[in-house]
Amino acid sequence: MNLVVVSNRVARGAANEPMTGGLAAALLPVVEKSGAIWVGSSGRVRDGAQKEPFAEIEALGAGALAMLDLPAAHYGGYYEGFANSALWPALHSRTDLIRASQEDYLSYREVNAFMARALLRFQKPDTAFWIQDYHFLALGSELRDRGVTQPIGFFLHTPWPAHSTIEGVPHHRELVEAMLAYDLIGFQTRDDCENFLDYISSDLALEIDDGVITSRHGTTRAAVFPIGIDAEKFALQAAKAMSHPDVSRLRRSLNGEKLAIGVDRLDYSKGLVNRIKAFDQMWSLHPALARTVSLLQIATPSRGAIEAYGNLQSELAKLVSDVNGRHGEVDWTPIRYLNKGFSQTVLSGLYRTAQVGVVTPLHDGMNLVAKEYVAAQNPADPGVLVLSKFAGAANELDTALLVNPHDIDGMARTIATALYMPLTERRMRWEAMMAKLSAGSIQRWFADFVDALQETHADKTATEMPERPTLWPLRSANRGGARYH
Ligand SMILES: O=P(O)(O)OC[C@H]1O[C@H](O[C@H]2O[C@H](CO)[C@@H](O)[C@H](O)[C@H]2O)[C@H](O)[C@@H](O)[C@@H]1O
Ligand SMILES: O=c1ccn([C@@H]2O[C@H](COP(=O)(O)OP(=O)(O)O)[C@@H](O)[C@H]2O)c(=O)[nH]1
Repeated sequence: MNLVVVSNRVARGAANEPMTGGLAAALLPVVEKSGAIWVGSSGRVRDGAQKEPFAEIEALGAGALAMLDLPAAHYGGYYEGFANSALWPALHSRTDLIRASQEDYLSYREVNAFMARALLRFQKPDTAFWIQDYHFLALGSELRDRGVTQPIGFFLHTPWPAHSTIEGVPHHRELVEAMLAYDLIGFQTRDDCENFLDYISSDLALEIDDGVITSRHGTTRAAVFPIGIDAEKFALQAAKAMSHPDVSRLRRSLNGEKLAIGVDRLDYSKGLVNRIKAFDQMWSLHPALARTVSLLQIATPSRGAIEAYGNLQSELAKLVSDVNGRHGEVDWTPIRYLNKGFSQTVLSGLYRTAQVGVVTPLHDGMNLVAKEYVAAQNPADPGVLVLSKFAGAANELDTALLVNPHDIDGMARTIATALYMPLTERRMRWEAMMAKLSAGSIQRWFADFVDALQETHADKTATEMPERPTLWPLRSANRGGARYH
């Protein structure tokens, strides 16, 4: 099989560069090994690109990376517009932040159609396409309109909310109908998958049988594939990173003080404001923790051209400075707040240095930082993860200290509990989480999805062509790998 993976953002192979976002960070090592072609945006735009898609192609492990210049006239309306100002807020249950114009929607559809045209050059008889994320909800349908009959799968990295929330997205019906051109649609969690199926029955009134939807496109399977990390590799990297100059400098600066760490894109879905308020509350309620524990918060700038992100950046800067002003001392800064990116190598050492990892999104598809924090810990003296129950990762990391990110007092109490937790309990909780991370690796996620896509397409082709039964692959017995809904 010749696999073509498509996403808006792609990652280049530089291990010492910061990765922007979990999708690119997660996909890089597995796509590299698989020999697939990974197609995405180059981050550049080009006038007249619609007529002639331009791709810069470079080797990526056994495969290749193809980076496309997207059409200049539509890029803003597609990326900052419909994808990140209409779909993203809705998918994260922030309908109050939806800003959508008809022009942005048309640009979004144009870029989906442009990507479909660009992909045709990578199509071979044995090609399977695997499309990633909400930037390309309509790409499968655009490919089918251009005669593609090969397997096309889709994976959503974000949550899929309640159907009434999706109804806040202009053209929601048209978009979800277009999604049914995919053979297989993967979600991070069972709740996301159930919400999607609920939309299908309530808004589209389509028949669903055991996760399989029947529509004018034929059948589409919806299933759950929680994304993972390579925990063993991350653990080795973290142990080595302790001698990295940035990590050594941090350790020296602590003077025996405990450290909590947060690492997030500067995004309203990540619950940063509530987190800072929880630390403020904790230092107010437990004065003994002032000077003995500080927070290192890395908030990497993200989607800065969008108003809601600019507003959040100002709000956070003011809040952090206010909290530091009230609790700080001449020789102690409560919150070390950094608006820049770090390589995963450095991050792994920073995670291992911190006694508490704080991951408190209001909604998050998975949250790989939570998984990376756990994997980076010293097995003999592991730190404690404080994790929002609204992150997809909470399904697997259920022995973390789970919190409600809307309950500031509760979070303050839980962070204090984490700081005082005895070693035996820390080890017990950490070992249970590590076992889950090893079982649900990124390699497993990739293989499960690709196997399920091939199987689903083969089954579908067999049922849709009953007159030629012997020419089509037989359905195999339970493949065990894919966690179908
Ligand atoms: O590409 P950007 O606009 O800079 O945004 C970065 C990525 O953010 C989102 O990541 C999601 O995928 C992670 C991996 O599955 C998951 O852990 C996290 O919960 C999601 O938020 C977005 O979905 C990606 O498309 C972006 O590339
Ligand atoms: O300075 C940074 C901040 C984050 N990351 C990486 O970005 C990803 C963030 O993924 P997550 O799923 O937590 O959230 P997303 O940003 O995708 O919503 C993780 O792999 C981090 O290691 C990074 O390499 N450098």
